[in-house]
Amino acid sequence: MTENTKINKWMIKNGSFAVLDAGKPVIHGCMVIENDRITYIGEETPELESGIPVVDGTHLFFLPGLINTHGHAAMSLLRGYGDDMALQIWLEEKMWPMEAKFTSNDVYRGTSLSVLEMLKGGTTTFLDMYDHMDQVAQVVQESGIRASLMRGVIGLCPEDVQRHKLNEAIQFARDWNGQADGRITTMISPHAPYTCPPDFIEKFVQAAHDLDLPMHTHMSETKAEVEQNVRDYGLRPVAHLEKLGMFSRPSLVAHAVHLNDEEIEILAANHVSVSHNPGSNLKLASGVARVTDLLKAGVTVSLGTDGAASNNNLDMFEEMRLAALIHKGVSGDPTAIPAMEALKMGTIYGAQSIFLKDVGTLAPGMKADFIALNTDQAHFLPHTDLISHAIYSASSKDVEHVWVDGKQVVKHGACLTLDEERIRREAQAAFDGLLSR
Ligand SMILES: CSC[C@H]1O[C@@H](n2cnc3c(O)ncnc32)[C@H](O)[C@@H]1O
Ligand SMILES: [Zn+2]
Repeated sequence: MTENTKINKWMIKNGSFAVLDAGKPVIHGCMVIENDRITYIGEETPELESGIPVVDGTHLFFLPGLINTHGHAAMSLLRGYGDDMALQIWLEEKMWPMEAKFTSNDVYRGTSLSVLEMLKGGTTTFLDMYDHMDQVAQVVQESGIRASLMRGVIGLCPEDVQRHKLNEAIQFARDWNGQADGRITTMISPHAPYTCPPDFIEKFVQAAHDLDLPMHTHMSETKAEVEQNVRDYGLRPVAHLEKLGMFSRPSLVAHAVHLNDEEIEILAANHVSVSHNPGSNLKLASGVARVTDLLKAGVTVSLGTDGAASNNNLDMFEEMRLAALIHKGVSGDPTAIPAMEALKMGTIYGAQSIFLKDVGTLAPGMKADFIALNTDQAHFLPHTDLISHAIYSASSKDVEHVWVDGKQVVKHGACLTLDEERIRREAQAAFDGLLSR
């Protein structure tokens, strides 16, 4: 930093902070932020230069920003367009025909709508796999959110079209990695083993090696998909992707609902992370992922909403709560996924899943990506255990403030970086346009 560079230093006093520490998960005190980083967090108030701005944290509970590790943001335009259907029919009869009509402007509008919802709901980082990704990156730039972006590719098409899509994916990943002041990172992403032939997936693996980037795909979401993989390729999806070399790259797989013990071992041995999407899996009746077994085996399990057309919102508080509840229900064990574990899945494990080292916790040296919940509300009282309240009682509507990279993007529930009224109006117009074409 040169002598002339101005340091933006400020502090929060009298707040409660989730530090995710086993010993003391919540501390009451103070946090100091310098530019895009946290430089101090603790119970003591440090002696600082006079005149630095102070934010009063009374009645606020500060948490690391939530990290949504699987989704398709532009699909918010199709929210409510195909409910109560199983995955394959939903994709083939409802989503894909509409998505074929999406223009880049539709993707811009749908993504803006989703990013608005996510920021206001406390999500500071999201993963997005879609088409027209330049528009998604533009929304990330404008909104101030952080994102892991990738052009997802469905390979059910002639070879020249496959080649064109792969090149687009490579170009996007190369052009945008590290952009938006480092808030954008990229991955390489074949959509799924059932939509990409094996030799095509191998080309993605090669591209990921060439660009030194991680990989992401949908995997083992439904029982039917696993059975089809065995019929077509003689292997279940995990062994199939391992054979194609995907797990030689750092990888994150979405869903992983239908796994046997051997597959869990393969994922653990290859350090493959899983994005658990409980809301979407329940709604599409895909099943319930073996999350406690995955965690026990040492697999990093994070949380995703998937697109708003299969969820039908992008509320990470809901996903954390679902994760904490479902696995108790299916196992009969009330200690399965305690509140702290659910919070970690929504924060620090999310960061690990998308290969970000400096977000996901509140600690000195970490990026200043954090949110503040209003605890002065009936459903937050008494203040017995704020971590418990954040998981079992809270919702996205309790988010009062949001900061990403040290910059405030939501203040008293209003987004500072996006024009909310315009985004709402244009999203409706985009959907009306899709219906009329
Ligand atoms: C190639 S862009 C992404 C592609 O994924 C589709 N999609 C949305 N939700 C799911 C899901 O749960 N499983 C599989 N594929 C999904 C979306 O419609 C896009 O076409
Ligand atoms: Zn998905």
